[in-house]
Amino acid sequence: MNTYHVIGLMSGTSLDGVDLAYCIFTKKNQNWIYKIYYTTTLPYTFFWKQRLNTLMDVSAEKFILADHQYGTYLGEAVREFVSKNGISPDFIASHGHTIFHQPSQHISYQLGHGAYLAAAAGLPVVCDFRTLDIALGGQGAPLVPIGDRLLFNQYDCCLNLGGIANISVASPNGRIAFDTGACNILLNTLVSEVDLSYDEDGRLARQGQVQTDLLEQLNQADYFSAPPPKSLGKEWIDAHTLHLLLAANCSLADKLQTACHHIAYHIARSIKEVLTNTKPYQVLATGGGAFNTYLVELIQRALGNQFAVIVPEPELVSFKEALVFAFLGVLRWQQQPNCLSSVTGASHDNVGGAIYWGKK
Ligand SMILES: Nc1ncnc2c1ncn2[C@@H]1O[C@H](COP(=O)(O)OP(=O)(O)OP(=O)(O)O)[C@@H](O)[C@H]1O
Ligand SMILES: CC(=O)N[C@H]1[C@@H]2OC[C@@H](O2)[C@@H](O)[C@@H]1O[C@H](C)C(=O)O
Repeated sequence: MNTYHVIGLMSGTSLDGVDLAYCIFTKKNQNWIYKIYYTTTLPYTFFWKQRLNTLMDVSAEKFILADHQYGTYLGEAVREFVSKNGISPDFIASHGHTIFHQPSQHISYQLGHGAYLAAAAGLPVVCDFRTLDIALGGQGAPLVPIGDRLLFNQYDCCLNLGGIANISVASPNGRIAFDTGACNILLNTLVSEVDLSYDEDGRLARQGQVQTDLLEQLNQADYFSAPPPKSLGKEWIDAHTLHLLLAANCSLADKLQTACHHIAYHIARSIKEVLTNTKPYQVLATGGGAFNTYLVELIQRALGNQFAVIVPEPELVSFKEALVFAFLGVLRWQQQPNCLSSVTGASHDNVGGAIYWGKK
């Protein structure tokens, strides 16, 4: 089979909602061509946002129940999306929602059980993309880089400005990609104090002043100077970054401005560490943070003129991860590697993902 009709499902660490993207992938002359047909984001209700945010502290029984119920919730969302758009996907590829990510402890768990999702949607499901890579000694993240290689190779660097930021770059030793630090998780948590879900276009951040002591404290963690492979979980961000920002004695605007400088500094430093020639470079910026014009300005300023930060059309900004997870599903279906060991540090490239057959 050379053409696949797939729904990609992604729930990212910003906790804004579930992204659904119906995509068609065709392989022509060894190259993959993608097209995104229908997309939607289902914003989380207060119930699911609270539940997803507190699941790390509940009993095993409650956790398992939430895993099944969230799988059903995703499956029902797919069923509605399918009927509204009159489409017939071959399968669903679901990332789920990361609750724990501590690869050094061999832990990474994405909520949204594939069996319940498949049962509710009535379609086959590919899910659990990270566990095999972790079992093979890898970070289990980031996984989007294989999509960057096969679908977005025209860019020198792909920058994801999600709840966590990461970069992905082709190098002579294979693709290098890693999380550079927290991103929207910080900004969203700070503005939740004033009942906002995010700082639109970075307007509040723009009004603040950088707090240099706070910035230095934020930049101190060993993670930033550690070599890849490396990846972050929300647990680490809560313990190493967020608590410093929350406890700081300055205005909300100052905290936001300082956080934006912290984010931009580590992104620019990381990109410059891997792209070291003197030629001009193109950086594709996606993830909701690419709508934060203030943050993008800071990143461009920190990178300098040699780098052009390109923000593509809004659909790609918002749905690139859902698109690429749909593509990881295609590779899994074909039994082709979808996790790159040059990125994750696993013992070898691997074919990640479990399949549940929800069709009659
Ligand atoms: N206009 C805007 N101005 C500022 N920030 C924005 C804007 N639009 C979206 N965002 C930010 O983008 C976030 C959503 O981004 P995205 O969906 O890429 O996150 P995610 O899926 O959780 O990412 P990841 O999985 O990579 O952690 C919002 O929560 C908000 O912080
Ligand atoms: C464990 C986990 O869910 N990690 C996410 C998270 O969100 C951004 C960053 O941290 C990245 O490493 C990863 O997601 C993307 C989709 C990835 O695996 O490429």
